[in-house]
Amino acid sequence: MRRLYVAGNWKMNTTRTSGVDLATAIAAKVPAEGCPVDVLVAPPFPYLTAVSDAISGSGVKLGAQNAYFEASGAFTGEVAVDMLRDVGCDAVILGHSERRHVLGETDETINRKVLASLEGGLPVILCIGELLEDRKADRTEAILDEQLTGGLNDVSAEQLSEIVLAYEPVWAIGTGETATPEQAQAAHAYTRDWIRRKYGDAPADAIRIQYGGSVKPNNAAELLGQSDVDGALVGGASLKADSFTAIIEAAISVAEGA
Ligand SMILES: O=C[C@H](O)COP(=O)(O)O
Repeated sequence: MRRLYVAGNWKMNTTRTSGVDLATAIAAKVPAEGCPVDVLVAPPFPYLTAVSDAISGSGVKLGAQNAYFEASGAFTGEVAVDMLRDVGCDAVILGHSERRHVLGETDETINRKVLASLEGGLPVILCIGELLEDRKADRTEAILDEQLTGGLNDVSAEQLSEIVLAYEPVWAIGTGETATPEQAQAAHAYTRDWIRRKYGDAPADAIRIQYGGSVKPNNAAELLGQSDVDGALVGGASLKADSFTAIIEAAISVAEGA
């Protein structure tokens, strides 16, 4: 079984103080050694350093929510991969649906960010997922094809080992409407098959695919119990220590029961 990976995407939430308190509470539940699942928190850029300090000595990893593809220069408002590494980031989330659909990122831009992150030594969580209108029009697989083809363009099999995919049906994000375990499993299996066709068996069997979209303590275990669901990318429920640690505990139970 692949090692489960639970990530909390804080989006544009928390203050410095509440973020540090949240990170401290999560870190208390995730020891540096011996935790059977991977855990990451991705705070807003201004709080990365404070959160890094708060999780220091624990097993919690630090993530960024975006990165730019250029290394330095006149790119007002952007943040380079090296800067993220410099403040202790272990990974970066790229291609999130809010970056695609609210902030206008294209597969081409996302791919440039993926390549820059991998070349800069920063592992990537690459998000993919269809809109409700795509699902209703039976275009879920076509959208996954398009986003995987675009996002992974020029990514080698070796580089793929530094990528985690996150399937996030946009209609389930922040809506309280979760994909059923069967819907999640079907999309994850399709995604893994896509990886198998492009990269072969070993990369397909190894790559982890998180599910995101209204993951909560009461649905986490069932989603994580699906054979191709290897973790969760959690938004709203990652903002409360109780709910996020309950999701981590659900993942630990699934891992230990496997
Ligand atoms: O990155 C996280 C996802 O957008 C899921 O957010 P959510 O758990 O609030 O639905």
